[in-house]
Amino acid sequence: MTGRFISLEGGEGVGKSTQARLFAAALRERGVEVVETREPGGSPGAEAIRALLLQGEAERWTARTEALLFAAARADHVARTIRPALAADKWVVCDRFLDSSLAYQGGADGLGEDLIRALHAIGSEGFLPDRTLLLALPEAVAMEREAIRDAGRPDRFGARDPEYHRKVTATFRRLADAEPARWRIIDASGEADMVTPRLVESVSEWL
Ligand SMILES: Nc1ncnc2c1ncn2[C@@H]1O[C@H](COP(=O)(O)OP(=O)(O)OP(=O)(O)O)[C@@H](O)[C@H]1O
Ligand SMILES: Cc1cn([C@H]2C[C@H](O)[C@@H](COP(=O)(O)O)O2)c(=O)[nH]c1=O
Repeated sequence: MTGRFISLEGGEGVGKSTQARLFAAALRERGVEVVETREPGGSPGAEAIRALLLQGEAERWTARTEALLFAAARADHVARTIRPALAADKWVVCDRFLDSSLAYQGGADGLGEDLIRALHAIGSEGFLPDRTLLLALPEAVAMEREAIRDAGRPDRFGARDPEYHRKVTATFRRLADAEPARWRIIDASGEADMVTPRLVESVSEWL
């Protein structure tokens, strides 16, 4: 079976990590060999950069420094984990990828799409997923899930104000609308095991 690269995207608390796990399990049940991974992270070097990005004071990095760190982590992740898995005809299910940089650094931080794509061209030769699944959930539901999970201790990005996160969500929507061949918008409401079949359906042409 040909390898496929699928990314899951969306704002905080919409269920990406939960669905990445359940989606990978559902694909395995269908005989697909799956590598589950995430960003920032997914290779030893990129996981080290993840700690730099998510821990510490809110003002630890400028937006430009963060964009460079995400692009550097992604370059290592693509070279060491994603490309080798695809070359071995495995599927890669990735919790966030380039589109998170476009939404957070490009959109909410105001760096713009062109700058983020330029960094991605340098770091990862512009490498893109075959399909990107945008998990869509009303803001209030996502915030409630996130608050329960984080128990008052969000990371540097989760701690940003609601207006920042609204810009993230709006940018994801704009990206999805602009590139319908790659993106699918998935209703992420309801019990987790009711959401997973919607993800499977969105890649059914490859199964
Ligand atoms: N369908 C669901 N119904 C209820 N709770 C859910 C559902 N999916 C996930 N959760 C819970 O909501 C919280 C957030 O889910 P998860 O960590 O998967 O989201 P995420 O999109 O990866 O978030 P982030 O980007 O902030 O890391 C977790 O505590 C998870 O157990
Ligand atoms: C890949 C990527 C991530 N971010 C932000 C978004 C999240 O707040 C964190 C990652 O935390 P998660 O619990 O693993 O979702 O990092 C970003 O701003 N830009 C990116 O490219």
